Amino acid sequence: MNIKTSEKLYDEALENIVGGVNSPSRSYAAVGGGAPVFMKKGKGAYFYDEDDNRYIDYLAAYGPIITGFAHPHITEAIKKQAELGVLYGTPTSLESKLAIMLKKAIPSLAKVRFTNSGTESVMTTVRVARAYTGRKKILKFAGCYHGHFDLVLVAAGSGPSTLGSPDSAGVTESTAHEVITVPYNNVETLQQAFDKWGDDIAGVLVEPIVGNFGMVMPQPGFLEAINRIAHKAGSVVIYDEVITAFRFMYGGAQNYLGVTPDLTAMGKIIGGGLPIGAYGGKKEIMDEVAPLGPAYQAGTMAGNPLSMASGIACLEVLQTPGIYEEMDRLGKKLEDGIFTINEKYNLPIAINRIVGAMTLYFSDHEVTNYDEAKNTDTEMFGRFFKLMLEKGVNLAPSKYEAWFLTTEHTEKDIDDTLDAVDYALSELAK
Ligand SMILES: Cc1ncc(COP(=O)(O)O)c(C=O)c1O
Ligand SMILES: N[C@H](C=O)CCC(=O)O
Repeated sequence: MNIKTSEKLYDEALENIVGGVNSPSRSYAAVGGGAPVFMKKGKGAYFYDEDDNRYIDYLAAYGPIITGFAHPHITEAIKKQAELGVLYGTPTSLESKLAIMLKKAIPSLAKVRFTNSGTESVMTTVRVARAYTGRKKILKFAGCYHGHFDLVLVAAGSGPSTLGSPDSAGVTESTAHEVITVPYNNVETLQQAFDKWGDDIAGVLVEPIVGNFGMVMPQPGFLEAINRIAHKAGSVVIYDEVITAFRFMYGGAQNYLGVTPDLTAMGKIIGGGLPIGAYGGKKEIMDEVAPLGPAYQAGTMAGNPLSMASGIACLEVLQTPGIYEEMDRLGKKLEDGIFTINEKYNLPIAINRIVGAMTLYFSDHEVTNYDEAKNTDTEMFGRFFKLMLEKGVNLAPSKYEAWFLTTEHTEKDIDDTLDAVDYALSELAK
């Protein structure tokens, strides 16, 4: 495959943009290095690089692009709003419209507030939980990624793990001391942490279904135990649904699993591909937020009309009957197909799939927590990634990320992807 233009553009980017990328996850450092492919356009389930190579895409821009690239309904909504002005710095009816859609879909959101990113949303839920409880400490789970503010860059998954810096430089020791980290899916250590620090813990922050050391389901009773233990100690339960909101169904992972948090942070899909974040939850907790309460959160770009219009249009598309069922059906076909192909090669493969999101680990054991994800074969994943790319299938360049299906993937795309998998596994088995 000729990627000469990408290589040239990468050299230029390296000169001008730190590391050549605007988010570390986009570098190919974790898959053996080299120039990342530079995309110039996308349509449906495909995008095209600067050398006109076509790829079936499963990156979905790390989750937001659930309706594929340049979906006509979303594109039209963005164009229409752009002609009316992209930013006013005043309230608009679009903000309430999207807020009402979120509240209807996720009943635990008594009130919401929009931000510009997942990071901002999670960061504010932490501040609000602290304001509400008058406590300092936050408990999080190893390998869960919650954005890039200081407090959560301790034992973070996704990009930080990929680059081998789970505890970022620049995060002070005093900040790190405010975070307690315990393993995901382990009630015993959670209880031990609460036995020791319960009176100081403002909130428990969790990805209800993990998306950042691969897709990992909570074991039965785990989220219920978080609620029980945290509430008994007077702590707030915060779900980070930045990846999971509207990923598995029209609603959050909380609807999918039938467990309810106090606060929820969102992002990605709810903006239809434009920058967005949102957080919300119980009225008495949300009323801590300025201008009603003392917890300050603001933003020049927050609730901007373009992201609101795009988010509304995206959720309208996601209301189409049967689309999550179709992503589930195609996801199962992909998962089953990989296992069937691997009967020829007998490589160590484990797959975690939830509806249209899955992770393939090179591992002979199931992955239920961060340590198990870390112990999967990094080098083999890196080679697999490159072989798939060579055959025109784009995955996230890290063993800790997910493959995301969109509403635009077809049966034929899955068949073509499985042909690429067959090629890649045959090469790995040599
Ligand atoms: C679960 C989770 N929380 C928070 C974030 C941060 O969101 P953003 O990148 O929009 O700041 C991400 C992804 O980046 C995420 O996957
Ligand atoms: N896994 C991260 C978020 O979900 C990747 C996005 C990024 O940080 O670039």
